[in-house]
Amino acid sequence: MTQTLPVGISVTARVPASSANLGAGFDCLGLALGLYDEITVTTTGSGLDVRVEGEGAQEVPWGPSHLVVRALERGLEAAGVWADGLDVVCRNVIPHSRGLGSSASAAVGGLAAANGLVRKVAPERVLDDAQLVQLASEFEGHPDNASASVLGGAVVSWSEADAGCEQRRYRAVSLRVHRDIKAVALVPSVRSSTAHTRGLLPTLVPHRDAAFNVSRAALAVVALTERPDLLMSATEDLLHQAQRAPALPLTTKWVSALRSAGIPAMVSGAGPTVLALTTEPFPDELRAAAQADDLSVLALEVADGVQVD
Ligand SMILES: Nc1ncnc2c1ncn2[C@@H]1O[C@H](COP(=O)(O)OP(=O)(O)OP(=O)(O)O)[C@@H](O)[C@H]1O
Ligand SMILES: N[C@@H](CCO)C(=O)O
Repeated sequence: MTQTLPVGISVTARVPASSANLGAGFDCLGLALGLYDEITVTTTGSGLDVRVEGEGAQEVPWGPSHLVVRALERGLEAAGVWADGLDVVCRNVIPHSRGLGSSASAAVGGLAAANGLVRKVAPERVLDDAQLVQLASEFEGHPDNASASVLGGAVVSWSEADAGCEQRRYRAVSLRVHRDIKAVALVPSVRSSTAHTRGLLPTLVPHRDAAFNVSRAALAVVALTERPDLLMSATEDLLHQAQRAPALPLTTKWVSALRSAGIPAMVSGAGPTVLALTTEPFPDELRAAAQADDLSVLALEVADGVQVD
């Protein structure tokens, strides 16, 4: 039976950004990054009121088609809970269409906020992390981003055919990232479309290139958790970065420049952000040169998963 939420209860979800692929782990590795969107939801007597501050405020719809709202409603539905009205305030920091998983964060934030409301009235109906990974991945299509924002740390994600069901089952496990590893994101001011850069990928790849990436992705699990000294080898890739390079010239230039300087760097998700994972301080001269190239240089912690208060 559906349970109706009382009017006047409120929750805030704080959801991290994420970086997908991490070099070799195309469509399966991800990392939660300490750049956060905040979503506050309050139940009301009727209707839907949406306000957006910060990133994308002038672009995203302020109504029922807003990604956060759709995820919020999906989360309530999945838990069997109904709200007569909702007031939704989004304070956005994660840049959109830069390879930092903003759309996954929006989906995870909406679902987590729904879960926070459910917890207040029907704790037995709260969705667990596996359900959040599933629902967020269905929304977003990128479980590598979505599961990082749900679980935090680094993640390995995969999908399985669900017997008797058309929907795939998305699964993920979280890795405890070595404490010395720090992330630095070089974020261009220009955007890139994930759909466009996915379209640059070939349908088939040589077997030897697939084998190369399998070895590096497996190594990445070791490098991220125990052996940061192996990050350079572990982030080598033959499957997606060179193929996307024509659409990402500034990104490609900086991945190459950082790697030449001995810093494990890679395209973050589908780009255009460059992600560096390093145990050393980021060199001042490279920071200044990147800023001169119109890149924002952000030192980011490896984040925990979405939090709800
Ligand atoms: N906080 C948000 N609220 C509403 N819509 C959002 C939000 N964040 C992203 N979106 C939608 O998702 C689009 C960006 O999705 P896209 O997949 O291109 O990039 P991304 O998620 O930022 O990066 P990535 O390459 O890591 O997936 C935005 O243009 C917007 O329509
Ligand atoms: N693994 C996906 C991430 C998109 O955010 C890709 O590289 O297209």
